[in-house]
Amino acid sequence: MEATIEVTGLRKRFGGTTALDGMTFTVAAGQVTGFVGPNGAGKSTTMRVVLGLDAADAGHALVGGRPYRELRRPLHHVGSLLDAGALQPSRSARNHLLWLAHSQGLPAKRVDEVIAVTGLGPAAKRKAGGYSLGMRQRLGIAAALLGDPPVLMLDEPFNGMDPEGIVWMRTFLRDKAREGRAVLVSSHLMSELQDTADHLVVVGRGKVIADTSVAELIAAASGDRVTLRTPDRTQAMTVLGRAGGTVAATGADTVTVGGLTSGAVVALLTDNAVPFTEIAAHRASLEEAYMELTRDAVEFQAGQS
Ligand SMILES: Nc1ncnc2c1ncn2[C@@H]1O[C@H](COP(=O)(O)OP(=O)(O)OP(=O)(O)O)[C@@H](O)[C@H]1O
Repeated sequence: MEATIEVTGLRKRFGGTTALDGMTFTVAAGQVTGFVGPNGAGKSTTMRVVLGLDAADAGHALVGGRPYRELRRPLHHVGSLLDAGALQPSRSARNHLLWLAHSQGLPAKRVDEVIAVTGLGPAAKRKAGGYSLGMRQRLGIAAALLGDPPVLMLDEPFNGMDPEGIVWMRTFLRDKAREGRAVLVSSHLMSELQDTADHLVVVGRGKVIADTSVAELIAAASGDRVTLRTPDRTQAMTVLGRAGGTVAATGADTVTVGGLTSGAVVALLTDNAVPFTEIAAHRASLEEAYMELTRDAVEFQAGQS
């Protein structure tokens, strides 16, 4: 089966609220795709429609080229984590997983494998009702992995995770993508996806604002700004300004240069015998890139109206 999720023109209203307003995107194999946007943007509703838990008013969603309801053994096609709180509290993690595995014709051995992968081992026989949210997330992920599916779809999996859990989750997501799976992960915090997502689908008010690779997004937001440390700030600013750079002093011995590459800055300073001790091309954080992107989206909309 293809490892893809395709969402095309989804529309969904709940009474007077428009949850989805033409949501369209594709999740490719071999990548972690971050699904980001503010609260209420329509991320959970999209995932619920993909899993056939909510019916769309219009549009369609496909997993590996087929609607979810046509998948005969769904756990073998898509693993999902939607609501980590939804557990039978009196059941242990192992029993919960055994019950799920049994319903899909999977052996108990597979349960032990997913318990090991998600680090649930020591707690697997305790009642799930006493689990922290982070442990529940791991249990939800263990369940999602049972059928070894080529597609994973996780709603806010970082919620409630401690720093160690966040590091574990990032590595886990990257590993699953490296294995060739399509991985869709929602979050309303961009910082959670730093060093994790390859691709981003940014949504707002039920539709896609941007669909871009993380590398492109960061490159666009980083611009060609270079920061420089020099004991001769005045001379550096004169030389770089004369060469067409937009130069600003940012400290007693630091300067920011726009409009020149770091290579050009080094060449100009060297040719003019201006001493410098540090030089760095600015790289925007994912958070900064996101702010820049959403600011542009707002301006674009304002410009259109
Ligand atoms: N069952 C429902 N009944 C009524 N309104 C709903 C229902 N489910 C979602 N909504 C509304 O639809 C909109 C989209 O909600 P959704 O949960 O999909 O957003 P989200 O991007 O997942 O947000 P969050 O980051 O808070 O999870 C919101 O305005 C929400 O209040």
